[in-house]
Amino acid sequence: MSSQAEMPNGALNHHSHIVVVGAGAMGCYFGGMLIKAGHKVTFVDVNPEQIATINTRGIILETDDGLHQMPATAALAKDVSVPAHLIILFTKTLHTNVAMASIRHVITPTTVVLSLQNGLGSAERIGHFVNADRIVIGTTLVPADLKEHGYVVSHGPSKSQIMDASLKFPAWLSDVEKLLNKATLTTEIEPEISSVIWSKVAFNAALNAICAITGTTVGRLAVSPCFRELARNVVHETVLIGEANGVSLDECYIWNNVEMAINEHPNHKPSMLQDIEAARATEVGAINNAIVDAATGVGMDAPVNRTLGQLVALTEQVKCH
Ligand SMILES: NC(=O)C1=CN([C@@H]2O[C@H](COP(=O)(O)OP(=O)(O)OC[C@H]3O[C@@H](n4cnc5c(N)ncnc54)[C@H](OP(=O)(O)O)[C@@H]3O)[C@@H](O)[C@H]2O)C=CC1
Ligand SMILES: CC(C)(CO)C(=O)C(=O)O
Repeated sequence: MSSQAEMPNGALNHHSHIVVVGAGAMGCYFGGMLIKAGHKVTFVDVNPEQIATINTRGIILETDDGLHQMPATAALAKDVSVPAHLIILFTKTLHTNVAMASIRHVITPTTVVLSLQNGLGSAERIGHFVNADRIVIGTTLVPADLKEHGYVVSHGPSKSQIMDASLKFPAWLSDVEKLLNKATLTTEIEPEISSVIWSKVAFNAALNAICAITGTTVGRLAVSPCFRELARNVVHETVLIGEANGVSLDECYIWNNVEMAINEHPNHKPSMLQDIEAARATEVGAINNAIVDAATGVGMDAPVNRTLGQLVALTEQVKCH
């Protein structure tokens, strides 16, 4: 494996050591696609069974172009010793701090940390461990369902949008974009990243929360007009709050993404629903509740998001205890 010394200025290329932190649905999908494209990837997780299965069976991806199985390496954070050129963080947002602290020893001054986690506040959380000028934030519409440990199902079109958190557009940002696109993880650089993140949080605040509460997929809910009415109210309220926080948002664009998910990803279980089914805490704190906090910060209320946040909390309590 190449050492950091062989990568002047932290340039990212085919020899880079990529550490995927969080070997769940998204981590296995992105990491698996990168291995398939020839990259050296180490998966880090806290679940010993997940680690053992990945080490023995590799990563299995079930996608529109068939079934792919790739040998892979996974470990607990403490057992990874090779410095990371790129860390791709795919834990749930509520585990970001613990995960970043556990992997601190492989972070060098040139390590880039990429987060496509849902919700608000990722750059701030990662910023406790890495300078903003080495953090890449963004969003992804990739739908990933974990069927078994290391086995991910992902169908339908998708794309990711990224930008460095310091908004300086460094040269290596294009390396990250190229690296992902070469692995057919369709990605574009989007300088208006706050708009992108707020647009995605509006989308997740509607779809993820409603699916988690009702226990079903977008495809099944979309037959009811009241689903669209509720989802529209969530998106509208979130847009007003985002704009009051100085973020420019296009409600039609967000709604088109909701319609895209209804039509193209009907059977995907949004990640919040996957959490409820696995009796895990959800990301409602970084999604609906974070929108409520952003509203409070500018003297507004967010009754629709507040109610959905409460319903998700009740659902968690019923299913997870
Ligand atoms: N799934 C999807 O379709 C999409 C998800 N996202 C976002 O991507 C992020 C990841 O989601 P997803 O892949 O679904 O989540 P998963 O729950 O499937 O995977 C997260 C993984 O991280 C592990 N983990 C927990 N704590 C740590 C830690 N301290 N160090 C290392 N690993 C840890 C979890 O283990 P354990 O289960 O034992 O806690 C789990 O294996 C979320 O922010 C989500 O909102 C975005 C777009 C689509
Ligand atoms: C795949 C997508 C876009 C659908 O809600 C998502 O963000 C999630 O599952 O969390």
